[in-house]
Amino acid sequence: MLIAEGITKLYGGKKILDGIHLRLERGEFLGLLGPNGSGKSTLVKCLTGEERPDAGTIWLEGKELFSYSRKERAQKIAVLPQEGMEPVPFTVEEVVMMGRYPYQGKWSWLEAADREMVNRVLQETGIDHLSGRFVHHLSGGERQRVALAKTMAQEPELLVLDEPTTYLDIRYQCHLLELIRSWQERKQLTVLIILHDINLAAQYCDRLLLLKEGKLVQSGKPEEVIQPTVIEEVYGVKPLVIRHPQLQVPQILLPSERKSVSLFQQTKG
Ligand SMILES: Nc1ncnc2c1ncn2[C@@H]1O[C@H](COP(=O)(O)OP(=O)(O)OP(=O)(O)O)[C@@H](O)[C@H]1O
Repeated sequence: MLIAEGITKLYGGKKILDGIHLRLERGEFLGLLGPNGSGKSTLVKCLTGEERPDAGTIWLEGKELFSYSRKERAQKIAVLPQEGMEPVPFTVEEVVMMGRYPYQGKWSWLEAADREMVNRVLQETGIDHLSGRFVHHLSGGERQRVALAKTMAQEPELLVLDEPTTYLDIRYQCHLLELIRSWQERKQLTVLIILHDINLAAQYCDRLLLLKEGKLVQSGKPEEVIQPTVIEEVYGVKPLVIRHPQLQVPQILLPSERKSVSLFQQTKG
């Protein structure tokens, strides 16, 4: 689906990305992890065409990314930002309709088929009851679902998400990722997702990339990447790694500086 070769990006003369090579297969769910400031968002901006790299080439379905027009790119790639939907004074239905714009001619109107698809998407994301409400009156979690519905209406082949769960409680986090997972399985969607939550990444991603100081330091299946020594090298924190009892994927527990107190000591004390 997408190949990046030698992506380098500088801001103010400082190298933020340093010769990144990556390959995104059609239909895969790829997670991008790394500490604050390691270059994840910058990499995603380069891969979606929002920023031009200073060196390197990006191929989208065999064609150089910047040879696509903005509209052609929007038919292939949709981006869901961290903050989801801005609190704009439009109704939910209007905003989701905007997802169809990449398919409109300059003067054409939405067709019946566009409206049908918007209704379907509103149902699939569980926000059809909100369709007449103004987006700026909704909660953060509801706005995030509206943003997802808008990207679904865009019918992309590649969905890129930059920390979409940051402002969501655990119920909405699961709900959002389950929705994306089922959409990916139904439509062979390719997903590239930045996540800070290593446990969620292990649960949902087929493969993980680990970025440190603008370089790709590890890539592989969750069990290959989520290892105490690898995490310590990248984050400077050595976690305990256990297995998820249902999914068998690795999950981390953060170490504690405090000594554990045994029950015996507690009762004696
Ligand atoms: N437009 C810009 N101009 C100058 N420096 C920038 C710009 N965008 C990002 N940077 C710098 O590039 C570095 C990487 O930023 P980036 O946002 O890509 O990291 P990140 O891994 O996504 O971080 P976080 O996890 O904190 O969101 C940071 O030092 C940041 O200050």
